[in-house]
Amino acid sequence: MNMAGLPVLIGKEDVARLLRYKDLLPKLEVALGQFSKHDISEVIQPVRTVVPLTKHNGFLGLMPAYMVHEDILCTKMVAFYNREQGSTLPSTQATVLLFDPESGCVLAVMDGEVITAMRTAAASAISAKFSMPVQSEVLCILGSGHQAVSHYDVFTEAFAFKQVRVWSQRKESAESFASAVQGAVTVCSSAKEAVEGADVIITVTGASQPVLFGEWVKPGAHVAAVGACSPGWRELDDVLMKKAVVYADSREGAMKESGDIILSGAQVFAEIGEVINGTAPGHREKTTVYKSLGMGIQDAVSAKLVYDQWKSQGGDPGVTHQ
Ligand SMILES: NC(=O)C1=CN([C@@H]2O[C@H](COP(=O)(O)OP(=O)(O)OC[C@H]3O[C@@H](n4cnc5c(N)ncnc54)[C@H](O)[C@@H]3O)[C@@H](O)[C@H]2O)C=CC1
Ligand SMILES: O=C([O-])C1=[NH+]CCC1
Repeated sequence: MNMAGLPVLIGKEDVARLLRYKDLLPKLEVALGQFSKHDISEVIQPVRTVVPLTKHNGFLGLMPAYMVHEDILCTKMVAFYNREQGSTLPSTQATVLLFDPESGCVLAVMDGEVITAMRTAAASAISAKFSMPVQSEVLCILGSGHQAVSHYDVFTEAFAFKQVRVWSQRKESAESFASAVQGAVTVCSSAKEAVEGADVIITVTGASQPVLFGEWVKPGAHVAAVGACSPGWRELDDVLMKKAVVYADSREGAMKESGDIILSGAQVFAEIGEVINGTAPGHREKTTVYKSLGMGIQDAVSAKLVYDQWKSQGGDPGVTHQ
């Protein structure tokens, strides 16, 4: 909040400057562990309320969360769509509100695009930390949009892969992705070519039908499945869902929102937070799928980091930030 008593506005460039994986990863890991204790004296986060935008092939998700000990109260509003190929409209748009939990007033209104990209990728990296094969050399990314970039950034920052492969529906998009990111990327002509032999596979597509098939996946590989966040949408086929040990960020969220889980009939073995807490094993030796749907606590932790950084860097109490 600024001196005029108004919420500060923190725009996309400032969020990107203020939020760093080195701060986010440890905080997020603690928060995921806290969430999976399912103790409402620590974390309150209902499964998001989703308003279908059937006319536009999308949804509006409302994602409140309260982290009691840290006293972080936050909500994100995120609209997400299954876009036609060639559409120039964004597939995800988000705004995050950070509150003062005592008074209920809004401290900050932030761009949610960068937060959504970074916290989702950071959570996937945490899933990989606990369940990817010990010797993981080849990273494969299916999709080449916003989440592909954030996943590339955090996975190459946190781990030492020898090769990164990318496949996208349109080869030109995969080529643009490869030239935009920092390190070397092999652009593959088919998803199968990108997947075969990979140790870690990330699916970050707007697909509503499977793009990743179990018969291509090397036994023991880890899959971070980020797209298809609706009960009718798929990214992974039944073969993969049935042969893998399936983890989720939130079991309740996955049972309500994940087409890959609901339509395949696969069981969620554990939440990633249970693995962090040591109450469930991270099966590195088996084929594993981490089904990410996205959670309010991930946004809350990120928004608090952004706001604290904004304040520590002087902010500008008299002016709102765009
Ligand atoms: N689990 C989570 O917490 C979150 C999940 N998401 C989901 O992640 C996915 C990717 O998000 P963004 O990177 O922001 O989207 P984006 O629009 O920037 O990129 C989407 C990518 O998917 C590709 N694609 C679209 N339709 C496809 C199809 N039918 N088959 C194969 N590839 C296809 C596009 O070519 C593009 O490379 C979306 O499904 C989005 O809803 C987004 C935010 C958070
Ligand atoms: O958690 C999130 O922000 C989203 N999950 C699916 C699309 C957006």
